[in-house]
Amino acid sequence: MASVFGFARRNWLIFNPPEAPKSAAPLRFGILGAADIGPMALILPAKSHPDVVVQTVAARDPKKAKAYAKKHGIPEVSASYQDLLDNSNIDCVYVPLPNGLHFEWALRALKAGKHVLVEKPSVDNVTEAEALFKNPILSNPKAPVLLEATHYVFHPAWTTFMSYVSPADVSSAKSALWVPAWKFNADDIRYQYDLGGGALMDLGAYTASSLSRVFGAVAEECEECLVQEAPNDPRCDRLFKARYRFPGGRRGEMEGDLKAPFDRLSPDLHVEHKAVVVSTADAGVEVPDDQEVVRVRKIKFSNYVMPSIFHSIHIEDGFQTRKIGDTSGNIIKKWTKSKTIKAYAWKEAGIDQPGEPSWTTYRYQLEEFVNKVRGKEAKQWVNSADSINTAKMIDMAYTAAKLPLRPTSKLVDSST
Ligand SMILES: NC(=O)C1=CN([C@@H]2O[C@H](COP(=O)(O)OP(=O)(O)OC[C@H]3O[C@@H](n4cnc5c(N)ncnc54)[C@H](OP(=O)(O)O)[C@@H]3O)[C@@H](O)[C@H]2O)C=CC1
Ligand SMILES: O=C1OC[C@@H](O)[C@H](O)[C@H]1O
Repeated sequence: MASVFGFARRNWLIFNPPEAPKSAAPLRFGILGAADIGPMALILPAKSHPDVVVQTVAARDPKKAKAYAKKHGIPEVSASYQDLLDNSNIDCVYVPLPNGLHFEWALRALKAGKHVLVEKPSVDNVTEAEALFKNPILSNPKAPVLLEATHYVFHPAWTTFMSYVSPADVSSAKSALWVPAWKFNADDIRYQYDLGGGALMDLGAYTASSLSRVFGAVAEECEECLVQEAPNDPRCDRLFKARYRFPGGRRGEMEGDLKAPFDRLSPDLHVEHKAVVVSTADAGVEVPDDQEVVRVRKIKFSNYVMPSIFHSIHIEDGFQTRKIGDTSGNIIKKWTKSKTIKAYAWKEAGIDQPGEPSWTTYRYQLEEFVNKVRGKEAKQWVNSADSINTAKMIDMAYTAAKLPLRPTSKLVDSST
């Protein structure tokens, strides 16, 4: 009953966050594009952040920008994307444009001296990733902040999950993410090659980044990637199933579907570890001096992408005792211990950081983005190497699927 009440309260507050009184000189954000994701990813989270004001929005059609601003309580409208970047009152720019425009507008914003929160996937391919994330503009000591909005990483549930993962010992992992069939029309940006469309771009940005994080490495190769074509463009995938080889011959799999049936809607991440010798304290048992305890850990993280709505982290530890060093398979005793945990706020993770159970992944992300901009430590982050690795994994999968990489911006050549 308590958890039903908690679920209802949390989800109500997600859409009705308390309004925080603003600081004397809050960071002023501008949004490029009247995008659907804007309210969830920035406008609602900004309400409860004392140091953030969403000041302006620009759309290709100023009438659309005006209607969006009115609907979401944004005080100003910019005449164009460039006009927004030229506005010296704006400190930070959020880029929720189609993927194929991320590189261009993130770079333009950085060059205008703005801090940039760019939607996932940050770019169309590795060439763009290298040109953006290794751009000399970012090595300046007073460089603006650039963050790819890999929001799930910022939630306490992710940190809690990772505290049970030992990346060097992960033997296999599978990350899956589905979107219900009704959600996107055939003309959606996700199905347009020239705009950086494709399920690997849209959903793969999550599945690929989560695999890199649990293995603690980028894949060496995508061994196989099966795809189904998007409605109107055979260069765009609507569904993918990819298998990667990670360092040490370990296997990572991912799948995503932009038109999934109703019974497959929870994004799940499964991780298996190789057998490792653990201390008797870790195993919670005493064993004779000539014996050791071996553990095989399996974890299932349900709803890892949107954990604020609901999530669960199920940990199953299989233990065996054996004579020290005996790898012949002679088991003296075996048993299993399992538990299911959750963490909606840092307190539940035993960590002292700001947060509320109703904070979404996007709100936690905004907290750390602002910390970085203000020169404070960000405890969770997505760095340049992380973003480049995600682009590498997506490119590898397109190559294995025999689909073209998403197009490179013409501005790459003149980007430095
Ligand atoms: N973090 C998350 O949970 C989510 C992230 N996303 C990401 O956010 C981005 C936007 O997605 P979403 O909000 O669903 O998309 P929308 O189609 O709603 O928004 C895209 C915006 O891009 C602008 N735009 C500029 N040029 C074009 C063009 N040629 N064709 C179409 N639109 C154009 C439009 O702005 P204008 O108003 O100027 O016309 C539009 O508002 C994507 O990168 C996506 O991956 C999406 C959903 C969830
Ligand atoms: O980022 C996203 O997350 C949720 C999905 O519904 C959506 O396709 C995607 O863009």
